[in-house]
Amino acid sequence: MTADSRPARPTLLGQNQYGKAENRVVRIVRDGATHRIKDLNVSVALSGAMDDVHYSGSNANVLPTDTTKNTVFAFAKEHGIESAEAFGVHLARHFVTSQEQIHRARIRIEEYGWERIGATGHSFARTGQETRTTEITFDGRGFQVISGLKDLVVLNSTDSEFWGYAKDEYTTLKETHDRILATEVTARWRFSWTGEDETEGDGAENGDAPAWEETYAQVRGHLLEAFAGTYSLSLQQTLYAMGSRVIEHHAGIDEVRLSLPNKHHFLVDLEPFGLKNDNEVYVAADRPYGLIEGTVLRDGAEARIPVTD
Ligand SMILES: O=c1[nH]c(=O)c2[nH]c(=O)[nH]c2[nH]1
Repeated sequence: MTADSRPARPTLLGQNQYGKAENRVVRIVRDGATHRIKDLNVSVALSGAMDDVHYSGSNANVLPTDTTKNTVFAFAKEHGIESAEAFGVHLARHFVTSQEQIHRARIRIEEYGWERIGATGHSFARTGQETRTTEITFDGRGFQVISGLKDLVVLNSTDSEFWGYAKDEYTTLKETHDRILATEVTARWRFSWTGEDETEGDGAENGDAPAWEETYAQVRGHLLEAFAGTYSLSLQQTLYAMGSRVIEHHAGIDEVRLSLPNKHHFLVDLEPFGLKNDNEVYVAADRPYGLIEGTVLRDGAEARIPVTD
């Protein structure tokens, strides 16, 4: 099929994908004087029969990235944004089912939160620094939905120890039985839902899909509860407790991957000033930092969340 257009070179096209990245779409829902806001950053990546455009420059199979951008904005109007996940599922299905040459669509979405301020019904302030994330992939048969969050900074001012570790001639770290434990949580969780058994084309999509909004709030809550409630002997132990808690409370989630930078807080030596530092004054170091990462799986489930990203 493509051999004709392939130049006579000792090279071969490998994995490729394309689409418009970082479409910043803000959707307002006006319910009388009370408005709701969805603020997303949507990135589309399509792949399929794209050999020709790379080998010969024929654009016959290329749905322009500009069109993918337009689709994001048109869908925001036509279908609304009930949740980032539902929006991504809709988009992914559209690209694969409407264009024969497109075999796979990956939609990545970041969602920025807003909370109401004042009594107007139309005034908002951006919430915290944390960002909600989701990635929807559709290959024409089933969906894979990996949702998550990033930039969620948390700190325990006690109930954290670190001792009993391996030591060699380069080890200078002092054992501690009371330290600050702080991290900036990046979490991703994979749903077992694939949408394969759902009925299509009747507008009643996602009948069997998880309650995306509710699940996000619950998972976030479990991550925070586990961080706060674990008496920690290492950040690794805390990581496992956080992932396990999510899986134990959500039958529809099979896998959780966490990336937890150890935001070190070092005790300051106040002796030169004749002062005793009784675990009260710390310097917050920004780098280097320990980086603790790991996947927690439901027993029997397969690891599918990419390790590198
Ligand atoms: O929770 C921790 N895990 C480590 O692996 C580690 N290594 C280190 O120097 N401090 C810490 N803290």
